[in-house]
Amino acid sequence: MAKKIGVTMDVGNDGVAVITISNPPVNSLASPIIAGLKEKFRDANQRNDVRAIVLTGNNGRFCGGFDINVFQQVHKTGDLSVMPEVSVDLVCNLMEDSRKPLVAAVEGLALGGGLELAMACHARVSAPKAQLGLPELTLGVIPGFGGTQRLPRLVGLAKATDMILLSKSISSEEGQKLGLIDALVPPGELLSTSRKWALDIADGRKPFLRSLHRTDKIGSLSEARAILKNSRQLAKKIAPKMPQHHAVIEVIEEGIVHGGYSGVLKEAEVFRQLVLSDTAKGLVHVFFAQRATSKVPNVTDAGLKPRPIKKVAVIGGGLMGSGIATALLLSNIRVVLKEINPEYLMKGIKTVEGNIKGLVSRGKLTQDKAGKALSLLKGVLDYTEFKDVDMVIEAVIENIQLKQNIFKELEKVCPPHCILASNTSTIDLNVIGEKTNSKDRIVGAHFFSPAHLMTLLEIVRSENTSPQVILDLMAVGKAIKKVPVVVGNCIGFAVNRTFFPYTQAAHMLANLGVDLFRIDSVITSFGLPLGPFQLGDLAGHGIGLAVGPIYAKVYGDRMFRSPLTELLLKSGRNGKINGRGYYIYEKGSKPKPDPSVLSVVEESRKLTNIMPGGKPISVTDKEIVEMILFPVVNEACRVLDEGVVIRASDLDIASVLGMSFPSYRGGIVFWADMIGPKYIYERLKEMSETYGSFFKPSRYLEERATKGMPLSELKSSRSRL
Ligand SMILES: CCC/C=C/C(=O)SCCNC(=O)CCNC(=O)[C@H](O)C(C)(C)COP(=O)([O-])OP(=O)([O-])OC[C@H]1O[C@@H](n2cnc3c(N)ncnc32)[C@H](O)[C@@H]1OP(=O)([O-])[O-]
Repeated sequence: MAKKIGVTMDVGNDGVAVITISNPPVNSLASPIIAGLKEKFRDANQRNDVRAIVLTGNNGRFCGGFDINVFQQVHKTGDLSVMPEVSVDLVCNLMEDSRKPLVAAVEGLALGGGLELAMACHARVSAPKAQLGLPELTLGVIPGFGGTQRLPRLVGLAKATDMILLSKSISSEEGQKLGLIDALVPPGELLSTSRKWALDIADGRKPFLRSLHRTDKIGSLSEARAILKNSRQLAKKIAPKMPQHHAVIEVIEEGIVHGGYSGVLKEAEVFRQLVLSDTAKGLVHVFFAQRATSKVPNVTDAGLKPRPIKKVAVIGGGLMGSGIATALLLSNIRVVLKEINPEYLMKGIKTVEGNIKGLVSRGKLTQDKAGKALSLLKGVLDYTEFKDVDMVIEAVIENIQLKQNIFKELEKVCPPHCILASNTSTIDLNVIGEKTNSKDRIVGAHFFSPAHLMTLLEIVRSENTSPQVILDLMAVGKAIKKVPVVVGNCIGFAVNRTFFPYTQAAHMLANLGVDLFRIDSVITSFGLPLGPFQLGDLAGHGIGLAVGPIYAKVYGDRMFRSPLTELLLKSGRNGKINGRGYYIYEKGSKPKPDPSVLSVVEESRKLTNIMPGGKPISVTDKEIVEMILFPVVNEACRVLDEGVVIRASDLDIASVLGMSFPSYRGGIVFWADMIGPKYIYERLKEMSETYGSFFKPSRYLEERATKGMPLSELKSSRSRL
């Protein structure tokens, strides 16, 4: 069925014109909608039979904001002329300054440009539980339809800066308390109350308030300056590298000092600068890339429906298992947690309790919800409870034989519809399911640690996994607030495989004489939250040592064999787990670089003996970034070439959510394409000539570089999915 896009106007006998935005699914402000709004407001202002106006959205949603596709179009062409003139022309002149009263009838959501339109109305009536917010900063821009000026005037400066900087939505209930919403009514009464409100304004029974002209909530200049000082500190803390967070405060200040209209003009000017920034390009890409992950060919378009998953068994109560159990419980899914003895089981349950209590103490969960979640957990030592589970997630140690035996057993004790998932991060699914006859229901559910907090869920399918099972796991993933990304089966899957050269390259640099703490600091300045050495400390070096040989078996031709991890463990350093790694970990304080680890690094350098002429190499910070991250891009190319992901943007999302690659750089492939495959290829070639085959450019990268094609453009024939 064709989507009904447009703006309608119905004038009732009461003299109220109801203007309705219709652009499914979220009534975004696409160019025809904006043109339609202008036309209808002009019309309503001119018609003698219209005394007042109500603005609303179709299908229970007011408006999800400006059409983000237009930003993408601007990014592709660099042409700003496709951005319609809205802020002054429509919002100030035709709406706020209209002589006829205008009331917003809000339902579902009013976000970004949607809330900005509502704030230009002379009153706002809302249904309960509507989502209200200005999330533009998450897209690398600032509000551009006057939101930076009107929100502070409606809810007060401190609350407005908080909502804008943190892109935090509020409910219509909170909005009413703050003065953003004038009346809260049941959905069935939304239009009738809004009409009446508009007529009450027209007849002088209610005040005719223009948000931009209000000053009552702004306070004195000195009070405003004190609030903005705090906002600047907040921006510095939460988004030191984001230009939009700093720019928006300047724009708000302009309006405080020189008046709302000046603020609106400055907002438009700054918006136009920011929309072309690399940050906006990266973040807008991430917005669409994340949504694209829910489209899986032959799965989500196959006419299948996800089956209900009500009870899940988790095998293994270690860090991963208890984190997975926590995530399921928090979404009201019953969990059976299985361990091999009472001691381990108690430990697992305590970890789940600790996870949930942690959320309560950080104010992220109410005591009531915590109690409800924990009541859904049952610890067991045998398989009796498995007879009616809908899904099992195995999360035991990475031991092939152990996993094979577990899956063989599961086949016997679980009902035939039950999904058999493994949380393995490395082992081939075909190997795990080798001893079963249930290969179609075996799937990888690779969570990232801590599983109740990290949002990525890598769903790994083998060539035998059925589309129904993949769809079911995608639905569970969404229910537990994860972003599921479906990937193909290979050692390390998409994320760990792409990033295995990350640590290796860092080890090579350290062995070439570069200071390891400098490497970490350069990488964190680039935007990753942890440098490779601190990340190793966090994961525990034992893990690195255990999975190393598995990678070496298949990717041995491009591995740098570093003795550093082994030496580190020999010297009693296993990372954060035992308080010592490259850094020292003490309770209550930040990790401190440990200078005494340098003797271990020295020992490693002696063994590898790769420093040219025995002397440390000299590299710039830029070269460090390239030597660490270009090999990652190179492996990403192989992942793309082998069809491990459906589309390149899936790898972008996986890198952002699984490895915390900076979202404002758009993900690993997007970033590489911004730099250009040719440059990366040439640099890797130089590095491989100087430092060896670890850096040798892949065939895929070479091909893209020579043909001048972006890495993100896939050939469809190679897919493993
Ligand atoms: C000068 C300019 C000043 C103004 C700036 C702004 O307003 S900036 C904007 C400020 N606004 C925001 O930042 C809000 C951004 N949007 C959201 O946060 C969420 O989409 C939601 C909460 C509105 C709905 O969540 P949900 O889980 O129910 O659904 P979902 O997330 O899966 O989306 C469903 C489909 O709708 C699509 N789509 C959605 N919004 C837009 C849009 N604005 N545009 C275009 N498309 C949009 C989305 O791509 C997806 O398409 P697909 O893949 O099916 O083809």
